[in-house]
Amino acid sequence: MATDSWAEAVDKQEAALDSVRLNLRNTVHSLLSFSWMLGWILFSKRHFLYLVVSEDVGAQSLLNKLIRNNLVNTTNQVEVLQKDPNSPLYSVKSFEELRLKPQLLQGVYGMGFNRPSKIQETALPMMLAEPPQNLIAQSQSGTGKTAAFVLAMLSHVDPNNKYPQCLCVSPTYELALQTGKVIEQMGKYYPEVKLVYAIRGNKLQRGMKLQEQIVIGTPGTMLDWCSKFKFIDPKKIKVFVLDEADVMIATQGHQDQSIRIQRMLPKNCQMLLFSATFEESVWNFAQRIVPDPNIIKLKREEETLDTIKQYYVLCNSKEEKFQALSNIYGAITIAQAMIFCHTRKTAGWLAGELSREGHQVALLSGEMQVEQRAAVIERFRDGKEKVLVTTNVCARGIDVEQVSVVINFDLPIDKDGNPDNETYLHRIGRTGRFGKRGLAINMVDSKMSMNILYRIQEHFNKKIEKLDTDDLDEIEKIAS
Ligand SMILES: Nc1ncnc2c1ncn2[C@@H]1O[C@H](COP(=O)(O)OP(=O)(O)OP(=O)(O)O)[C@@H](O)[C@H]1O
Repeated sequence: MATDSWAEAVDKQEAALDSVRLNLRNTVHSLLSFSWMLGWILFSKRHFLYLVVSEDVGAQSLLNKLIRNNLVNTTNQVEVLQKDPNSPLYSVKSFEELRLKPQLLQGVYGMGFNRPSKIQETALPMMLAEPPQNLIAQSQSGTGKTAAFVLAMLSHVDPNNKYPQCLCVSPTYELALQTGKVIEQMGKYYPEVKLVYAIRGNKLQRGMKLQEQIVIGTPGTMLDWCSKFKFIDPKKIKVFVLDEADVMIATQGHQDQSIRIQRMLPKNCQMLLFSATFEESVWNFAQRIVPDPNIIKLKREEETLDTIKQYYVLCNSKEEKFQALSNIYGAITIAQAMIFCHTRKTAGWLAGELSREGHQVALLSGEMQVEQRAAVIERFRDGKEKVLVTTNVCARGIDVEQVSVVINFDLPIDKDGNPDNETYLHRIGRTGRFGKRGLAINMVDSKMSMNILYRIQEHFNKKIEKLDTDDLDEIEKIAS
């Protein structure tokens, strides 16, 4: 996705001090690392920015997970590259075909899964095969990767053996907890299998040996537990999962720590790696972690503007834009809307104005901690708030499929002031034939933004109709 670095710069200037304070708090949990970090900032500003950015990638991934409550549908075919091209390729259309333990099948159905997702159809037979097969799988967030490897881990452990048999590393503490939740849900009817979190803050007594069969955590703590503290005997591990590889490599040190863990595992340990994207750096890392891999890739469904009705509203100021918005809200029923602003200052102002008018507004803002942002998204997803006001920087990468009305209070532009077409498409686009009809309203308040709008229109070759928000009848028509 294009980098809205100009807005990012504006926001950074607006709250540079805040940002330093909060990013420190978010990223560094102990006093020790706090002082290390402080030294690091003084040492290299460039590295500090890198760390802030990498933390954002992890946050984005978490927020995406939270905003979604079901599977992303896709019509694209899975591409498979087998380690041994002569071995038959199995794919399943039902969970029964996998001959899962009854407790696990019950867990799967208990989660409301009726049939395997596209990626699960091919990945599950490979992961559950005997002898175990290694796998690198890439598909966009929400396509069922986590559920797949959780099922594989639960299938492979022997609950009679009271020691760790599966390790799963996640790039952040929050992502590890999310995966843990899935293990708990899916293993609900298999209580003999126990789980423990290798995350900072989970302090164990020196000399102890873990009895839990599955360990999930972040690479640093996992490595310490395997090598320094020896809570885990890496030689007894049967399955090693590396989740969110693209997020993992964005954080300094995680890559090396993951490789060091992998090197301690036995040769016959099954290695599984998952990623939402697959740039070259991810691919290079994946190959170092997973020897002789089978590879599964699922292309992302193309977004289109075909099912979207697009309008623009002419205004002279932000106050007029707000008035236009009020008129729209007065005329049509909007179940849930997402409103994008260029800076967090405008977003804050707009959220205030809307809530003064009695709207239930959620504000997603850059200075919030990840947990706060997650809570806002969860409330919005659960329908507790009807309007989500955000900046692009904050919402970058977040999929908002279920929101049918998107309002660009400010049009997306890049750092040079050119239209950011990619962001426009991602904000309002819908995927293929699964896309519901959507409505996009663009607020235009200057000659410059009119010009941006024309260029967006030209780029997509799709007309953006003018809407007169003083004419109630006209507004009502757009909802029909
Ligand atoms: N076979 C299935 N049938 C129905 N729902 C499913 C199935 N598999 C997974 N889901 C649900 O779909 C959503 C996305 O699945 P999952 O989290 O496994 O995807 P993912 O590819 O790992 O995404 P992310 O990278 O964001 O973690 C979850 O709510 C999950 O419970």
